[in-house]
Amino acid sequence: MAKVLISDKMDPKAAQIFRERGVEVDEITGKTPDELKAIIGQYDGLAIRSSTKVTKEILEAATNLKVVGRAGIGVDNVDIPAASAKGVVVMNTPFGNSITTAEHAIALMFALARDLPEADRSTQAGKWEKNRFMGVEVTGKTLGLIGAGNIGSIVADRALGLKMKVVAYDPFLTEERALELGVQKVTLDELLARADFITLHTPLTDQTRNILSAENLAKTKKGVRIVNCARGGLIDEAALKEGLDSGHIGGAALDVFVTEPAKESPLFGTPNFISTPHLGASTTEAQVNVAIQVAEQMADYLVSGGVTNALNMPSLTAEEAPKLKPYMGLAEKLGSLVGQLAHGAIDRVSIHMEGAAAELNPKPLTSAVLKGFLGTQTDTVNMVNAPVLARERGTEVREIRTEREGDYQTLLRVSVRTADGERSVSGTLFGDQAPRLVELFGIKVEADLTGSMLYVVNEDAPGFIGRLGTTLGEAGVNIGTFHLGRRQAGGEAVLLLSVDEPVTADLLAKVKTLPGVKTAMGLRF
Ligand SMILES: NC(=O)C1=CN([C@@H]2O[C@H](COP(=O)(O)OP(=O)(O)OC[C@H]3O[C@@H](n4cnc5c(N)ncnc54)[C@H](O)[C@@H]3O)[C@@H](O)[C@H]2O)C=CC1
Ligand SMILES: O=C(O)CCC(=O)C(=O)O
Repeated sequence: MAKVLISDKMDPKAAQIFRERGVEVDEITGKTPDELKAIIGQYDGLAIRSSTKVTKEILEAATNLKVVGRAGIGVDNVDIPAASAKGVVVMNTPFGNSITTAEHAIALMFALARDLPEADRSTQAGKWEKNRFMGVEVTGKTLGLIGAGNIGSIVADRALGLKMKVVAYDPFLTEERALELGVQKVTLDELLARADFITLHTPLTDQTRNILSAENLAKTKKGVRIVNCARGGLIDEAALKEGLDSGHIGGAALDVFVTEPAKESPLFGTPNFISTPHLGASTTEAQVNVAIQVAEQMADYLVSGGVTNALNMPSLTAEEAPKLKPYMGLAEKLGSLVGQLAHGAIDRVSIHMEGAAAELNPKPLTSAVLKGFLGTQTDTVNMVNAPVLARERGTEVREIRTEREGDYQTLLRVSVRTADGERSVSGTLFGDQAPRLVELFGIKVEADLTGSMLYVVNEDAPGFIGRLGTTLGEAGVNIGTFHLGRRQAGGEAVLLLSVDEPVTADLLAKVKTLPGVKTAMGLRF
């Protein structure tokens, strides 16, 4: 039975779903990194929000871990490259808290427009300072949206409903989408110059870090009010403080900080500054949504291999997973076969899917081919990191789908390009869903790719098979299965034998001395 640890406060629905799906679950929150390291080895899954930091050190101790599920959007608390290297799938719940976070941004915008927190403090202190608080309307004002993804789009929709004009800076926003959202796509400089309010909705990346730097803050309209419900680090906090102190910035509301929890900050106590403790996603509705979603996604993966919303692996529905499983076995074996047989640098791997195979989700098949292929070069490859490793090694990967059937109702062909040209191997699934090789470098040969195998290329001539059998017999090697193919009579022939013991260098040396042998190699599957 798979076992999951919920290490951050999460709606009880998450634990309930894990149990209903037959997954054992422990809820242990508030652990220090060392305490988490000490227990993480027991778990197959780790469900988190933003408090748990899934670092390389934690992942190293997580010897059984298969999946990290983030009940939320941002995964900057997870070392994704380290997780990928270990074959741990990282999932998030990209939509469950979007409305809630967008509403928080709008709430903070209003709070700034009418100085609500300070007005509340003053009134409850018995001051009744009616003349002190003079706000601004948002109607007719320009909202500058930095980042127009899921949350940014909802903010835009709500702002348009409030009769604001919305300008958006997002390099990945198309003109069509901007039109659909009813926003005007602008450059960052234009946004800074025009916006009365600015709200940020991007992840924290190398490109977005300090997107509101001192220099950019200086380009804003005097009196601009700024909201950040995305990530600390998008705004230069020291420059923001200066801007508020000088009066250039009319107000700022931060839900997120460079260092969290933000127990102290030079910004605290600054007039026109409002803060909340990373509450963007904190509504009952959002927390129920993300808890249900993360538990269902993680249980799907642990119980049936379905992959949804993974950041380091292609998606695979729970219905697709059983159908794809035998194909993935075939894909991995074919990848491994070309990896073992092809010589020299390979700059391209092509995966052809024909007939029924062409109707399947190609991404998991590609990952499986690459896992098999790269597994002949490194021990650290897995389904999760295989595409990344291939890219890092400069190997181009192509997927080609042909729906028409050839000789087989379903076929996978893996071709590799080396300095000597393109070479391919093909396989199919037989009735019992067993993976079977059907073509090797242009020669028709049927074989199960299992265990230890001996691969021999020889000149097709009478008596050769007998001599090979005698050599193996004399070496005490028992033949399990025997597969033979040839281009034409008297031409080049290929032999694939499964043998009960690993093929030793000694045996290969003997086979190579047989007349007519061109190549002899041991293979392992
Ligand atoms: N305060 C809170 O509790 C919460 C905060 N968040 C944060 O909000 C962020 C946004 O969430 P979503 O809208 O769901 O993400 P999303 O991925 O749907 O949208 C992000 C947008 O940022 C844009 N973007 C990327 N690089 C950019 C750049 N250099 N300049 C301008 N735009 C850029 C992308 O094109 C995309 O449209 C998340 O990354 C997360 O960190 C999310 C949920 C709750
Ligand atoms: O779980 C939370 O409260 C934080 C949510 C968040 O920041 C996110 O989903 O990116």
